[in-house]
Amino acid sequence: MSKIAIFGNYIYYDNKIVRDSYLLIENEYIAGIEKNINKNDYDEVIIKKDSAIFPGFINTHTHLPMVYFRGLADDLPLMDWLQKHIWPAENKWLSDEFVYDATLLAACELIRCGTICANDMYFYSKSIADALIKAGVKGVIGAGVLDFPTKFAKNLNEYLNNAEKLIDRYNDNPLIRVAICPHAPYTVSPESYKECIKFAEKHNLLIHTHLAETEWEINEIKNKYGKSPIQLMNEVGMFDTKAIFAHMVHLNQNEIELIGKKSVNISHCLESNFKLASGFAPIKDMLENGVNVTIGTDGAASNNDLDILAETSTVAKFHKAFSKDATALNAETVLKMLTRNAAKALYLDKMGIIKKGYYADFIVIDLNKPHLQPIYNPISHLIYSTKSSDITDVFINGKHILKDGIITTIDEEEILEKAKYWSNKIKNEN
Ligand SMILES: CSC[C@H]1O[C@@H](n2cnc3c(O)ncnc32)[C@H](O)[C@@H]1O
Ligand SMILES: [Zn+2]
Repeated sequence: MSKIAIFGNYIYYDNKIVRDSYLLIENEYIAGIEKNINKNDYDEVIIKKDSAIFPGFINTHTHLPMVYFRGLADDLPLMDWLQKHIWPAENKWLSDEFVYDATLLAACELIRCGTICANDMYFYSKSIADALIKAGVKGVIGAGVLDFPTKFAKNLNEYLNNAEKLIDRYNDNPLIRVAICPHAPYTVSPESYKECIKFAEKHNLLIHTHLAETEWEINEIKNKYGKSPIQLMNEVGMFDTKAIFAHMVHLNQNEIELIGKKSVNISHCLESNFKLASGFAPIKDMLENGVNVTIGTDGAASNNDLDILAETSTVAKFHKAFSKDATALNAETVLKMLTRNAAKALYLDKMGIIKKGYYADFIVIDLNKPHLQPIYNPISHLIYSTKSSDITDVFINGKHILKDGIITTIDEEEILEKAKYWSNKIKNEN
């Protein structure tokens, strides 16, 4: 058995700040917290001076391999961006090799931003899972589903077969969970959503989809089915199954109350909504109505990064201004969205809190920086002042993945070189 003790000045243990203590880890789990320890009882004792220790972050909506399309097409609304640029690029470039290499780059960014788990939706999902396993990062790996043939699959059966293969392959993996991802109501029919629900319930999977992202989507769905995307999803049963909905920007008061009553899980992707000019999700109202709100970056081609800490800081500040209420979404609320709410939304047991018996998934922040002194409230500092570059250490399932600023599992230099190689190919051949 491996036993590690790590000393921190502020440890967010069981959702309260504990001062000057040792956090204890046994194998992949948190074993407790103590003011004093006998150092001989541990394989490793790590002293982090001027430090704060928080639960690792969970990014609830990503398309990880899209890091290779970062900056490829900017300053466009969603449908132009997707139809004229992103879908053609995906059709041309995606392969197992491309997706694996891109996901390693994404993993470096996730680790450096304190992310211990990403809820991903994409294609070639086996390669995403394999890259995350290599990096030591957890992932809910979603197999994308569309209603039209692509190079990834010919029909719904083939899309579902892709997911079935993932289930067989990663069933017992400690880092990976599998999900099924019908893309959106404008690319997947109500009948196909129903098939996805049946499939997910049979295999006990999470369903992950985009919903109510743009006004264009609302009009398109109203024209096609005579109802809003939220009404449509309610009718097909998507709010009565294990599911998470990315975006949820355009919904009325009745719809907010409906998803609140059903404790629906949503992934709020504010910076992507900003950049694609999609609009503003009414998050304060959703929280007040009982919706389980979590935070996602979306892909790096619409954000344009995977920095979930910066995203969270923006979420906290934006919704104060948007609701003209400075008390809205305080630092503790958004920290909860980033950790506990996210673990709950993704049905991840023993995650999201630093507590005895939970997975040892946590980050260490170096507080000895001009922008982090003095300290009155470490939670305020995490949300309003800390930059991802202040994160020195990341532990995932008890493994020291970022150690004093160095990624221990994968070769970051080599990964950056690969990114240059692929981007040169894309530039020259596009
Ligand atoms: C079903 S696999 C994922 C699919 O979604 C595309 N995508 C990326 N970002 C968004 C977004 O904000 N809204 C809708 N679709 C998006 C991605 O390019 C893949 O094709
Ligand atoms: Zn998305």
